Amino acid sequence: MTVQDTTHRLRVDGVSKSYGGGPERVNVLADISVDIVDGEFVCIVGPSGAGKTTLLRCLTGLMPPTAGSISLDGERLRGPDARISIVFQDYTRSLFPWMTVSRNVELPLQARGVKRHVRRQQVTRVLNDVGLAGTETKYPWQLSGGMQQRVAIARALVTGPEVLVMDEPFASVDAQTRLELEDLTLALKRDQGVTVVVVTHDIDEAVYMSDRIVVLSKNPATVQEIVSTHFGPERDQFSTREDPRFGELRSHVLGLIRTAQLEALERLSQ
Ligand SMILES: Nc1ncnc2c1ncn2[C@@H]1O[C@H](COP(=O)(O)OP(=O)(O)OP(=O)(O)O)[C@@H](O)[C@H]1O
Repeated sequence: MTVQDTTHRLRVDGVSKSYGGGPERVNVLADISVDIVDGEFVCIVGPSGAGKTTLLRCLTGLMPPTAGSISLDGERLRGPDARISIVFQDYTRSLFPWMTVSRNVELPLQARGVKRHVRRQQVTRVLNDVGLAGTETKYPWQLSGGMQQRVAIARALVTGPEVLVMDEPFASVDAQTRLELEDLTLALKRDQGVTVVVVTHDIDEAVYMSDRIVVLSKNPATVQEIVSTHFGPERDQFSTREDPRFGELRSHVLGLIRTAQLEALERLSQ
């Protein structure tokens, strides 16, 4: 394990979630329990439509679970919490195009009443951390997709969150940029000690970045298996991916997802 200690940062305890009511009711999550420890990197994967985003919305307090609870540092979460920041897939919808990079990034600080000169210092620091030093006065549309997602990551980190939650964060960028953003996220996690939870469809990405991978089943989603990767904190896009354990883990996770998909289809046809 690469985790720094065994403090339970985020605890998902028996979470179930249904949408709708009566005959329209859909049970999406059923009795999900996961303890995420301080400084850990966890990816959530599963069949398409399993409920990954639903789980993420519950564990960030954006949506209450139907049953069970989420707690952060031992305290029950009852709504969005300043200690948890979120990065969404679509940076074009999360950044304000009429605001400069600097204005976009300082928004959460402004909302908390942080003084202007402190905001400016924090923005400069965090832009430097994400490799965007000197872009303060640019507008998002003047930057590449990968750079815009770095702005979104900077905005999520500027408040110094304990947990960074990302929903398919690199799905809208090209393959090369995706690898760069994976390494950036790993470096930020390592340097800042932030706990990271990522929902991804990309199994290779999950194996490359995670300490543990939560594999969900479907209809409803349960925790099928939690897979530990056992790679250390130092990862490399070439050597880690060429490690024979990488291929074994990828095949194992893919097999679990395929089985979950087939079982979900079988249940539907019964
Ligand atoms: N607000 C909602 N109201 C009703 N049903 C919903 C709502 N949001 C999601 N669902 C349903 O819940 C199920 C799980 O959706 P969710 O988006 O959480 O899955 P996902 O695993 O993230 O999907 P994908 O693999 O496409 O990213 C789907 O059947 C979806 O139609």
